[in-house]
Amino acid sequence: MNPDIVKERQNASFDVQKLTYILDGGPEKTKRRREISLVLNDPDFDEEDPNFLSRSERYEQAVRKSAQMILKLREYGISDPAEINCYKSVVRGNFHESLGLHYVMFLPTLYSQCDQEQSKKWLPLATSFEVLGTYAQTELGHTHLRGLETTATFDPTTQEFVLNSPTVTSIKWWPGAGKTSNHAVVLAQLYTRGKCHGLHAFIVQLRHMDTHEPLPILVGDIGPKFGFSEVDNGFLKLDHVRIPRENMLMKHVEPDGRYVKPASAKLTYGTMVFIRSLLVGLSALVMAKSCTIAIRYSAVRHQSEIRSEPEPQILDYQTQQYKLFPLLATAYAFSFVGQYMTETYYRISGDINQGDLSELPELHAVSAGLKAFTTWTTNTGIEVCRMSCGGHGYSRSSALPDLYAEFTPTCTYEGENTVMMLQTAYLVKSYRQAKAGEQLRGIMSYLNDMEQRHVRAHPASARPALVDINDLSDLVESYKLRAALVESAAKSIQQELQKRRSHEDAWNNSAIDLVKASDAHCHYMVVKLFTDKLSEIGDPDINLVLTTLAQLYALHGIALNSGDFLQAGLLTVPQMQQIPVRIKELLCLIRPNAVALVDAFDFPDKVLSSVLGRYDGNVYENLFEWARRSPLNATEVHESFHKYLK
Ligand SMILES: CCCCCCCCCC/C=C\CCCC(=O)SCCNC(=O)CCNC(=O)[C@H](O)C(C)(C)COP(=O)(O)OP(=O)(O)OC[C@H]1O[C@@H](n2cnc3c(N)ncnc32)[C@H](O)[C@@H]1OP(=O)(O)O
Ligand SMILES: Cc1cc2nc3c(=O)[nH]c(=O)nc-3n(C[C@H](O)[C@H](O)[C@H](O)COP(=O)(O)OP(=O)(O)OC[C@H]3O[C@@H](n4cnc5c(N)ncnc54)[C@H](O)[C@@H]3O)c2cc1C
Repeated sequence: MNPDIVKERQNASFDVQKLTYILDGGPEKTKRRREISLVLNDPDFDEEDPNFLSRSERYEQAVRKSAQMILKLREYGISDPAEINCYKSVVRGNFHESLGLHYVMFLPTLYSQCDQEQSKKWLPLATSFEVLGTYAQTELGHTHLRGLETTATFDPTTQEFVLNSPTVTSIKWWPGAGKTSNHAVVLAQLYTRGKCHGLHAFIVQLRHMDTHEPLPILVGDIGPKFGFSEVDNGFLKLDHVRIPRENMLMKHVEPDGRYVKPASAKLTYGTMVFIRSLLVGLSALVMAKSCTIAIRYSAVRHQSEIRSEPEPQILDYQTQQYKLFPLLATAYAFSFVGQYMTETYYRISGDINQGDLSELPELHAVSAGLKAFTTWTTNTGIEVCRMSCGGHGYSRSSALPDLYAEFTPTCTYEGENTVMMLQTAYLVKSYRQAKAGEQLRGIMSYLNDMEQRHVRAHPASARPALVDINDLSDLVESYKLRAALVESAAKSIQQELQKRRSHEDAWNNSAIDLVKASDAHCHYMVVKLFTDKLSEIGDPDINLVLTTLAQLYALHGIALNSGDFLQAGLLTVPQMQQIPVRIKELLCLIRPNAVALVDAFDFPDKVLSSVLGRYDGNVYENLFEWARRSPLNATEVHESFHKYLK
């Protein structure tokens, strides 16, 4: 064990194990997660570092691992969805798998949209993996749902739907598992009796069940990408492909072609809401991994000098702390927000299953906004962590390049982030309702007292300062008032309308304000949820260290967005000047606990897969060892010498 890292652990002021329990949701859950993690010792999961393999080898290795995972899940009798998720995220490490979409989109779509008869037919096939599914929605030319071109036309004479991609732009593009899957949930515009009824989901068989040969359908892999090398993102062109009427999910077409309206057309989009909710938790996980790597490495790396003494640990440099500790605070904040998002998703979808759709718009808005907010922040954060590791952060052995390449598409898939932030219609609607005197409930209730607060551009000197920067509840309050930026967005729309612009143009001309309002709303939610969580934590040592992190998270956010807070008169200029001073104090308070705080995330070394983030801190000898395994070192003289240089 590296002596620096040993010393760091001795300095901790709290019980790391107890903090792990809080993050997992209780000691039982930690115990179970650790039991599941023992699978990492299984030699069947031994594999070559994917960084040393070609794309085709990576795909093959990933498929082998996926198949092994399925067999082991059966062998160990793991069937609880949360446990399957935990098991898979342990085994998968930092990479995705081509069968991932079967689990996260195909199966959930079947569970939520099959009727009884369909469940009886499809679920046994899909849960036994005879049917391997993908989710084919996006097209070469479009992702906007109303703009999708693939059609499903009902033919009452044969009781079939005819699926067709009429143009190049209508070819399905990006769905994972182009080579792996034999079925797809295809999203297509439904036509019956000559009328279009919008987007609906259909189960389409793509390949022969025994030979895996494609049916008369063009299907394949779209080629190498920025990352996702294990995943065969695919294309799919349907040329008048016929499927039985029973393959339409939720069965909205009667045998005579009559269309039966669903309770809400948006239920078809349910799987996206599910994944967006999951991505909040994934952001927390990846932020936590990146911080673990960068902070452990910074504790063992020594460089240059502060005083004329031996080289200090780079974690002692104030600038290094300023790079990493706000991200550490973010990882904790997002962990609690991830827990909230999962609970909220299951609570509201439970109500939806009982026929109560009243909270569906809020679930959509919150999951879309928090997905965008947390993935954007994490995306930037991983890169900061990588750079904070200097040159070694650029080596694939650090895992940080892979974490970035695998994570960055979360800002794009399941709804491009700007587009998701623009789903703020809900915020603007709520604002208008509150302004009309309606009492809002839940997370939007802060808009109720807007009329009294009138948060908008004012000279700071004209307002009393509301905030004690050392008081977390005051900071939450000021984020809440800043979130009232939605007022500016609503006003911008109003002004545009007054210029006789159409509603659509008024919306587009206010889009920057709308995205800002959405961002401020999400930021408020994160600060509030982090602060609320503190009241549940009884252990005084842990409460103290997490309060320090929450303060850092809140103040750092204010420093980054100081213009908003000053403009709204929520803080005075002298207070704004105090914030960097307080931030520096908080960095010093966090410093002795930094390694313990990342240890509490409890990532086994095999899950981190990072030489820099090793628990024992023995970085250098293992970097050397890793490099020697590079395929270029397989021979002392590379064949290129004989071919070209000699
Ligand atoms: C630790 C956990 C690990 C978990 C790991 C998970 C990792 C996953 C790895 C998998 C890898 C990759 C998977 C990627 C899969 C995909 O990307 S699938 C494709 C996803 N595509 C999209 O997301 C498309 C984005 N676009 C849209 O959703 C819509 O076009 C958009 C919402 C932008 C607009 O919707 P439209 O219906 O076309 O248009 P509008 O008329 O504007 O909307 C009408 C009203 O409906 C409301 N709405 C929209 N969506 C929903 C919804 N989902 N639920 C409820 N309500 C919705 C919208 O707000 C409008 O409301 P209003 O009329 O204003 O009241
Ligand atoms: C790794 C990966 C895996 C994927 N897996 C799947 C899958 O399994 N199944 C599937 O169906 N799809 C999948 N996708 C596709 C993914 O869902 C889409 O790429 C995503 O929804 C974004 O759509 P787009 O690519 O059309 O981007 P675009 O919408 O074309 O975005 C391009 C730019 O235009 C801007 N823009 C677009 N519309 C607006 C607007 N209304 N207002 C303001 N700005 C706008 C965006 O902000 C962005 O800057 C995957 C994508 C990736 C990268």
